[in-house]
Parts: sequence; C-alpha cells; structure tokens
Amino acid sequence: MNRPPLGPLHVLTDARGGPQALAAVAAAVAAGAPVVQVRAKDCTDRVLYEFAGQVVDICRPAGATCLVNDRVDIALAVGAAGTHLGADDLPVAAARRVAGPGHLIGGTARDPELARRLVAEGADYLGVGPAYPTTTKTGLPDALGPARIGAVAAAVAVPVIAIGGITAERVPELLAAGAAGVAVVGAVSGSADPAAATRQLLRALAAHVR
Ligand SMILES: Cc1ncc(COP(=O)(O)OP(=O)(O)O)c(N)n1
Ligand SMILES: Cc1nc(C(=O)O)sc1CCOP(=O)(O)O
Ligand SMILES: [Mg+2]
Repeated sequence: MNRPPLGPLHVLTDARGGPQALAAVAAAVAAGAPVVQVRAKDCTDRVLYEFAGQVVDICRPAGATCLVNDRVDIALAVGAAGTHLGADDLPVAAARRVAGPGHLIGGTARDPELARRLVAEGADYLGVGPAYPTTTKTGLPDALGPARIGAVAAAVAVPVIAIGGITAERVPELLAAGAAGVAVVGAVSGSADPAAATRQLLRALAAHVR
C-alpha cells in the first residue's frame, strides 16, 4: 500500500477560509511547504468542499500533500491525500474503513495511551498538542511542552507532529524531544509574509533533523 509522503511541516489553513487563506496556502506551497491541512470551521459543506478543492489544486502541481481536517468524506470527494481526525470527528477505525488503505489518516492524541490506541486503529501519524499556549483555538488543555510530546512519540512507531503555539525558534526542542515535525496555523497563515515564514520553519526543521 503506497500512501503519499508525510513531510515535517504541516501548514494549516486559516479556519475562516476564503481568498486570503488560499493566498497564504499558495505562498506556503511555493516556498516549499510539504503538507497543507485544510482546516475550515463554521462553513457549509459546499463552501468547505469548494475551498478544499482549491487547496488540492494548489498542492497537486507542487507535489505537496493535502490533508483535510475533520471530514473524510470531503477529503475523498476532492481527491485529497488524507484526513486528520480529532476526538469529535469520525473515529480513525471508521475513517479507515471508509477511505481504504491508501488514504493517509492522522489522529489527535495528547497522551501515550490514546496514541497507542489510535495507531492500533490505523492512524498513520499523530498530531500532539498543544505543545505551547496558543490563541488560535480555545478549550484546549494546558500546554504539554516538549517532554510530554516526547513521551507520546516514544510510545508509538508513527510520526508525531507537534501542534500549538509553534514558532521556528521552538522547533529544535520539539525535534530533540522526539517529534518528527510540526503543524502551524498562526506562524504561517497568520503571518504577513507566509512564504518567508514557511522558509524559516523549513530551515529550522532541516537544521535539526534527527
Ligand atoms: C496535525 C494536527 N494535530 C492536531 C490537530 C487538531 O485536530 P482536532 O483535535 O480534530 O481539532 P480541530 O483541528 O478540528 O479543531 C490538527 N488539526 N492537526
Ligand atoms: C488546531 C489546533 N489543535 C491543537 C491541539 O492541541 O490539538 S492546537 C491548535 C491550534 C494551532 O494553531 P497555532 O499554530 O496558531 O498555535
Ligand atoms: Mg477535528
């Protein structure tokens, strides 16, 4: 089974979607972002479907991997490579049954026990956070910090992607703790210069490859 590649930098879209979010994605992909996750909230299925299709169209020619947050149906409908699922979304095992073996599936885990369970269900990678305090999403537990991210990474054989409050300066300690990569919203999608922000994160990741 050949699943698409999973790079070390996941750029998540501004959850409001729209042309500005797309422009940031285009800049990030042009700057070399290997993975884009479509994360749009509070919109209709039709709007999400159209937005996700536009992100796939940006990613495909550049060879970037496109994932869709929350919705395996939308991911399959637009030909995205995978889906990221959290505690309120379709369970990983159910999404795997729907999407089949070639679809990348990520799950959100915050501790080693859940991490092992999600991998047993069929997750290809785990998003683990919040690594640090973040203002992008409310209702999250306290920040885990690099050590607790590392404990999750040590418990599983799949890549762990740290998320939450991540900047280029924080990349070294996360990789040193065992993360395989990072996922960001604000650092790229909220940046005045998403291309420069992407390059800075990629440099930090390349300098600290384990
Ligand atoms: C890489 C990555 N990790 C974690 C998340 C969070 O997903 P989820 O728990 O489903 O929360 P929402 O993103 O839906 O608010 C993620 N999206 N990506
Ligand atoms: C969407 C999301 N999920 C998180 C989790 O810990 O599960 S933290 C987060 C927000 C990440 O945004 P930023 O890079 O701007 O901090
Ligand atoms: Mg979700």
